[in-house]
Amino acid sequence: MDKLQIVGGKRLNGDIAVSGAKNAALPILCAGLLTGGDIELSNVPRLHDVRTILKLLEQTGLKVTQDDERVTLNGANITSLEAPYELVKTMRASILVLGPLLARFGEAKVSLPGGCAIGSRPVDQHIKGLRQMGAEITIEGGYIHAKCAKLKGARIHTDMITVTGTENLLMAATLAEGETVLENAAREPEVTDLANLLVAMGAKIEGIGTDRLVIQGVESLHGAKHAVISDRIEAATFLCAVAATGGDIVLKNTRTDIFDVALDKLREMGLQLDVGTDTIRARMDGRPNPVSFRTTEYPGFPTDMQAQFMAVNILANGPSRVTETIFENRFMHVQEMNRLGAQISTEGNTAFIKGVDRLVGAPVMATDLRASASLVIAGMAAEGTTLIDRIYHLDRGYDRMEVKLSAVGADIVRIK
Ligand SMILES: CC(=O)N[C@H]1[C@@H](OP(=O)(O)OP(=O)(O)OC[C@H]2O[C@@H](n3ccc(=O)[nH]c3=O)[C@H](O)[C@@H]2O)O[C@H](CO)[C@@H](O)[C@@H]1O
Ligand SMILES: C=C(OP(=O)(O)O)C(=O)O
Repeated sequence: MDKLQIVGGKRLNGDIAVSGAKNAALPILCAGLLTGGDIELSNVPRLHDVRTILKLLEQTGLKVTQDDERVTLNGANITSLEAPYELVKTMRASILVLGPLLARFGEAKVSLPGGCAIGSRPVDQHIKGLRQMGAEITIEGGYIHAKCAKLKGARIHTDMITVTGTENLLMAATLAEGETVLENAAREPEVTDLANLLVAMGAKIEGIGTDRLVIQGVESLHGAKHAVISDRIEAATFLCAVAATGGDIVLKNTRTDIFDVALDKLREMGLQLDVGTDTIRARMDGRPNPVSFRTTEYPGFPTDMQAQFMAVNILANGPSRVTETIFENRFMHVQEMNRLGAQISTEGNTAFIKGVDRLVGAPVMATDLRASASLVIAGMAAEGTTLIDRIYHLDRGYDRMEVKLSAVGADIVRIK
């Protein structure tokens, strides 16, 4: 199992190119199932999760042609409507094939995703919405089996805001008969990116970017070209890294209009930001200021940035408080950070961080994707050597993070 070895205390200097967003690429690749036309995608990140979804899609008969960050999909010859347990168990986002397969072929059999380290993560809202559109759904032997000759438009109000739930129902609605209204829809930029691709494929969607999506179903969709939106979580991770270590970096291929809350919090931490349209220069000297926040749905503070900001807070010149409201178990990094000398205590869904003036490297264990990224940041700020085990979590969602960070001065190597 690969590990990362980091020798901390190095300032960061130089340019980093941000990759395409994992959370946009995954639903967008599944949208390839909605048409027999060619979907030509660029800026697709080179991630383990992308390889997993492509493997799953190829298994359905979807033709995949890949040239680095360019991927072309063709769904003219789909032969299987099943997402097997072996693939779904490694990546929950596999549930995103359910809506497209059911809408286009009238049937889908998808392994029920289990919970994961950060929470139980049920998919009841995906199922509820598809049932409202007329699908007959049974759950047996660990599989969701959905059938419906033709989905029918419906007014669907999800109990809570769900990102992949909105994406699944949105994709299903594009080929349903009549009008679907998705109330309480997720407004994350990755949902908007998917909606923009669907419109390019011929879908009729109003309210893109709002919490009320109105979709007029069409008979069929056609091929399209699309560039996947830049990854705001990866970008914020690098900005947290420079806030923790100090230095001067420029992020390229980024989108600066989609993460205002995070940028404001980084400024509050003392990071000097020069924001262009697709670049961000970030400079930091001295200890960060503490920032308190609670995670909420977009446009609030993203849960996927919580751990990385905590890695900066642990070194801040004062106390802070972080409340996680989206997932019930997303503080797995706390104990690992405390092993490096951080002083964090938790009470329910709130973490209280004291702020220390030094961390000391130690062996730590990555428990989930963003926890892994936060330990990389903490390790880069710690004195001495930190060894991070189980970094397969990191590879799910970051494109060669250690290569990008060592190119700007970090001392970080992958040990096979
Ligand atoms: C591939 C992808 O895009 N993953 C993102 C997506 O995950 P994902 O789409 O799985 O997260 P959701 O937005 O669905 O989850 C939000 C909350 O709703 C609950 N819930 C959700 C659906 C449902 O049917 N029933 C239910 O109870 C979840 O357990 C969670 O507590 O959004 C999360 C919240 O921004 C991010 O952390 C993930 O990185
Ligand atoms: C939780 C995440 O992803 P996923 O929904 O794929 O588990 C994430 O990207 O931080």
